[in-house]
Amino acid sequence: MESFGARLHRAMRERGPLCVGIDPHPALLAQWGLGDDVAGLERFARTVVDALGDRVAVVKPQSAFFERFGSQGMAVLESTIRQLRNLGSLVLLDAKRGDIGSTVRAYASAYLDPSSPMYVDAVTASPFLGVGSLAPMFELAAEHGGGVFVLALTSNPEGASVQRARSADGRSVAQTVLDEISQLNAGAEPIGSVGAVIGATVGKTDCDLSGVNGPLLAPGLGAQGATAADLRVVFGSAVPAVLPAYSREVLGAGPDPAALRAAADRAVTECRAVLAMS
Ligand SMILES: O=C(O)c1cc(=O)[nH]c(=O)n1[C@@H]1O[C@H](COP(=O)(O)O)[C@@H](O)[C@H]1O
Repeated sequence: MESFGARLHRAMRERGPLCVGIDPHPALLAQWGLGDDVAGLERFARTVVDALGDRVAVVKPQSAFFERFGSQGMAVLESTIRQLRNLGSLVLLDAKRGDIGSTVRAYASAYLDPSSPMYVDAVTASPFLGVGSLAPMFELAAEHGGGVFVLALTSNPEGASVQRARSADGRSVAQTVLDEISQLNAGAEPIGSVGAVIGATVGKTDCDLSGVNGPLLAPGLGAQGATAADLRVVFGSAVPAVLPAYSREVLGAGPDPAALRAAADRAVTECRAVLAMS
């Protein structure tokens, strides 16, 4: 079974370093002339899948915008995941799940077990109940060639109060998360399957990223104010591992498929220029 890290490494080489989110905000549904209902949700998701599913390396559905429509919304999410996988993009479900280990096992089964209707290539997870609490996710991901992206320095301003706080040994909480990820990825080639999430908005991280050996998801570009140039400020010499993530900036160009593709192409071109400068 090829690891998620290896599959992502290849996808980023073939399709460019870009992750586009499917975030059906009510404002975006309205902007696209769609109702704030399941039919609008389905049309929105399908439009993004058809426009980008065969050309971007990773697509990142935001679970919350599907969950808000209950079981019908989840049915749309399941079919969106299937459609994306059929078109060859890697699916990273943004759910930021975290719980105690025995419960996390159920979350791991929901997203990382091939027999699940919501089986995805990777999922985001919150380490703030302890990175070790996510062990069932890491285990199931390793078993089935999946990936887990662990939050470290999130793009929201409130994150710093927790993530930059100092642990007993003087390291920031974010650094303790990154160091545990480094251990999980030790020795993996060409890159590990446990990623970290570091917002492109956070400025200097004061973190040592040199040992992570995993993909670095960088949300916060565009709508949250970060630019591709910020990637060098935030990631420094770690930029080759960066997977830039855009949602509203690209989705705002819709619903015309050609406009969506042009927006994605612009994003990947901008990011490639910066990442290649490493
Ligand atoms: O895990 C994420 O994707 C994520 C982490 C983070 O630190 N910040 C962040 O904005 N995100 C997600 O990225 C999406 C927002 O992207 P934009 O619309 O491009 O700002 C939302 O789905 C967020 O939940």
